[in-house]
Amino acid sequence: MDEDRAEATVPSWVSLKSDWSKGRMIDFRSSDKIERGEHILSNWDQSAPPGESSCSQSESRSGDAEMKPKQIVLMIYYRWKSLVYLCSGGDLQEVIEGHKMSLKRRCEHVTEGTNEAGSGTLLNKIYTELYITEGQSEEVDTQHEVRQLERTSKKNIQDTPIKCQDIFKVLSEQQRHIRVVLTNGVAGVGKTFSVQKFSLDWAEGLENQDISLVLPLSCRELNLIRDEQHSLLSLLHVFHPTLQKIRAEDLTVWKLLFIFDGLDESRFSLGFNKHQLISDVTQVSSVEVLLVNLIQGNLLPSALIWITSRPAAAYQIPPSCVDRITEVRGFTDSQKEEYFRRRFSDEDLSKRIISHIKASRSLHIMCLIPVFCWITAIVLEDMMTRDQRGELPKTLTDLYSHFLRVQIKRKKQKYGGKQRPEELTEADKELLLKLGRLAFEHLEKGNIMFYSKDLKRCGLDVSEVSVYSGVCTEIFKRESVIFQKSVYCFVHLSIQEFLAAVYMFHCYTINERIMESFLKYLKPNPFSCFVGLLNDDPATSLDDFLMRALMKSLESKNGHLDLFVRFLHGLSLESNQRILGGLLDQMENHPEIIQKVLNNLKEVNSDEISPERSINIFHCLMEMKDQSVHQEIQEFLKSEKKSERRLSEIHCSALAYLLQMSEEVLDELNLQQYNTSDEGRRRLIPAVRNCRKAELCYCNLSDLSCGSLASALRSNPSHLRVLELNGNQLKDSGVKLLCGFLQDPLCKLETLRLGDCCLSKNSCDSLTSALRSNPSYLRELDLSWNQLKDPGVKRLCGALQDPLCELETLRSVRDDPVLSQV
Ligand SMILES: Nc1ncnc2c1ncn2[C@@H]1O[C@H](COP(=O)(O)OP(=O)(O)OP(=O)(O)O)[C@@H](O)[C@H]1O
Repeated sequence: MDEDRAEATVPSWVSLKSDWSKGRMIDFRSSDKIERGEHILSNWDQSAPPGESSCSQSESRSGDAEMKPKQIVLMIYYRWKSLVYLCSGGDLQEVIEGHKMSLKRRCEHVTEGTNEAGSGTLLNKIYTELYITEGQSEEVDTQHEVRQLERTSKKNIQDTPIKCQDIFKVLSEQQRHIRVVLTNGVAGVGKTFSVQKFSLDWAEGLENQDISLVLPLSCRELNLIRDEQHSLLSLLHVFHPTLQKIRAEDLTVWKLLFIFDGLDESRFSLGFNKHQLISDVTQVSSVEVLLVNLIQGNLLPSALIWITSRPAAAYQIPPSCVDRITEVRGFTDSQKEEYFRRRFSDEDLSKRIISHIKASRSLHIMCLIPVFCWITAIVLEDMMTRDQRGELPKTLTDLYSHFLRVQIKRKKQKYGGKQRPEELTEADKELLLKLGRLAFEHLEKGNIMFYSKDLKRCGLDVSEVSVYSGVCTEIFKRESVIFQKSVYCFVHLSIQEFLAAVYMFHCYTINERIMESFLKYLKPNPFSCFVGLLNDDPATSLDDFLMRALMKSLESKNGHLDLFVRFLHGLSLESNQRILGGLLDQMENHPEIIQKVLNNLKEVNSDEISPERSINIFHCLMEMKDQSVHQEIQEFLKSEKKSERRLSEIHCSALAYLLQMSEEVLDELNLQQYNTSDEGRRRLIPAVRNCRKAELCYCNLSDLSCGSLASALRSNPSHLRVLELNGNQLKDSGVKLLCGFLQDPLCKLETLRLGDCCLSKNSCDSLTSALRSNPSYLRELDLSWNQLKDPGVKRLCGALQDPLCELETLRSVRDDPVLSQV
C-alpha cells in the first residue's frame, strides 16, 4: 500500500493529467463554467490588491465604498483580467477539474498502516469529526501528545468549537476577512487528517467551492528541495504536476488556498524579520523565502494560507500575520465512540471495545488523541477475538508492547511458520532491532524522516519487501517519492520512541557499547544519590542504567526523550518483556533491584531541572506500575491537616500533576503552605496553570523557575488573576520570560507583585512593551524594593498614558514601598 501511495503522489498525477486532458473538447458554454466565472468575479470583490502586507490586509477589505482610488483601479484591472481570461477560452475549468481529480485520488485513501499491502481504507469511511476550537487554549510549548493528554482531558467552557470546513469563513460580526489560519495540535491529533478531509471535500465539490484551487504542500516533502532555488510557480509545477499548464498570471487571478501541513517537520528556518522581498510568482528564491513572502502577503496577497503545526513549532509564525488560530483538540467522548463504531463493521465487537475503554480510565483518557484510538483499536480487536484475553493494558508500555505483539502475530498468521504465532524468528528479531536502531539514532538527533542511506547505515535493505510487509506495515512506511528519492518514517513518532527504547534496552541486556556513548553526559551529575559515580563508568546494574537514561532525558531542553525514557522504565518489568515474545532477552530482575529503581526515582534531586519536566519522573514510576506515590497524594488531598504532612519532591511532582489535571480550578495556590523543601515548592509550579491566585513569595525561585512559570501561565491564561512573586531572585531575565505571557491578549492577570526581585531598569522595558501590547487587564503592579532608576520608571509611565491602560496602582519606590496612585 505504501508503495502504491508513494507512486500515487507524483508520477500518477502526471499521467492522470495527460490522459485526462488528451483529446477533450472544451465546452465554453457549459453552465458550470459560467458559474465558475461568476464565482471568480465575486471572489475578487473580497480580495485586496497585491503589494500590501498581510498584516495590514484586513483593513483593506471593507468593501468598495471605503477603497482608495488606487485600490479601485487595481480591482477593476483584476476583474477585467479575469474576464478577458475566461472569454479568451483559457482552459481554466479543465485545469481545475484535472487538479480536483488528482487531489481526490490522493486524499480519498488514508495512509495509516495496513496489514494488507495494496489495500487502503477510504477516508470517508473512517473519518470521524474532530473537536477543533478557535483560539489557542492550551499550552504551546509541548510537542508531544502524551504530555498533552495530561492537560486536555478537561474541556474549557470558554472554547469555541469550529468545523474544519469553516476555518476560512467569517463567523461573527467582529471578525474580519480570514486570510492566514494557523492550526495547532499535538502529534497524532488529526491535523493531517483534517487537511486531507478539507481537500477531499473541496475536490469532490462538496465544500468551499468559492476557492478555485486547493494546493496542499507538505512540509516534510518541501524539505527535499530545501537546498534548491524555485519560484512559486515552479514549486507548484513540481508538487502539483497537474498544474503544469498554469501561467504566472493565472495565479494572480484565481482564489488560491495554500496548505502547509506539518510546519514542525520542516527543516528550514523562517526568517520573518530579515528576508528578501518577493512579489512576483516567477521570481526565484529559496523555499523559506517564498513561504515567508506568501504568509506576509507580499506574494499573492489574496491567496489564503493554512498552516498546520505541532505547538512547539508554531511560534515561528508571528501572531501579527495570523488572522485565525485554531486548535485540533482530538476526540470528545462521543466522538471516541463514533470512531470505534466506524472502524468496526462488527457492531457487537465495537460495543464491547467501547465498554472496555470506558471501564479503563487510562485507556479512555488516551483515546482523546486519535492516533491512540487507532493503536487501541488494533490491540483490543486482537484481545477481544482471542480466547485467552489477559489483562487489559494500563500503561503506555503495556499498550505499545501489545501493539508490537499483534504485528508479530499478524505476520505469522499471514506467512505461516512452525512456531507459535507470538514467537519471533531470528530474522524478525534482527529486522525489528535494526529498525529500533534507526529509531534510536534519529530520535537522539530529533529526526523523524529518513532517507535510504539512513536505512542502509542501520543494515536495513530498502529493496527488501520485508521492510514493508508483514511485521512492519503498521510500524514503518515509505512516506513519499519525490525526484526519485524515497523518504521513510515510522507510522507515528510514539512508535519510533517505543522501538528506540526496545533497542536501547536490548543494548543494555547484551552490554552493547553504543549504550555507553549515549549514557555519557557532560554536565556535573545533578543527582545527589549518584554523587560518587564517575560519568564515564560503564552502566552495570539496571538501576544505574535507568537513572543515567533519565538524567540524559532531563537534560534535553524540549523533552524529546521523555516518552522514550518512560518506555525504558516500563520495559524493565518482566511482564512487559514477556508480551514482546522473545524480542528482548528476558532478564532476571530481582525484586530488590526493581525496588532500587523505584527508590531512585523517588529520590532524584532535580535542582537544575524545570518543574514541568520533573513530572516525567513521576510518569516513569507509573510506567513501572508503582502506585504508592499516587495513593499517598490522594490521601494527602483528602486529609484535614495538610500543612503537617511532609511532602517529598516526588510527592510534589505528583501533586502538581494532579492539580493541573483537576476539573476544579484552585482558588489559591500558596507554596508556603506546603511542608516541603524549596525544590519541592518549585516542583509545584506547574499547578499554577489551574488556579486563580498564586502566592509564590520568598520561595527561592530564580529566573529558571520563571521559564516554567511562563509556560504554565500560557497554558491556561484565563484563570489566573493574581500572581505574587515578591522576594525571589527573578532578575531581569526572569521578568523578560514572564512578560512573554503578559503580552498575550489572552492573559487577564490583574495583579502582579514583583517586589524585591533584583530587578533593574531593563525589567521596566520588558514590562513597558508587555503593557503596550496588552494594556487592558493589569490593575496593580508592585515593583518596590528594586533598583529600577528614574529612566526605567519614566518609560513605564509612558505606557500608562495609553488611554487603554487600566493600571490603577504602581509601586515603584526603592526604599519604602509607598503607594502611589497613577
Ligand atoms: N478525524 C479522524 N478520524 C479518524 N481517525 C483519525 C482522525 N484523525 C486522526 N486519526 C487517526 O490518527 C492518526 C494520526 O492522525 P494525523 O496524521 O492526522 O495526525 P497529525 O496531527 O497530523 O500528527 P503529526 O503531527 O504527528 O503529523 C491517523 O493516521 C488516524 O489513524
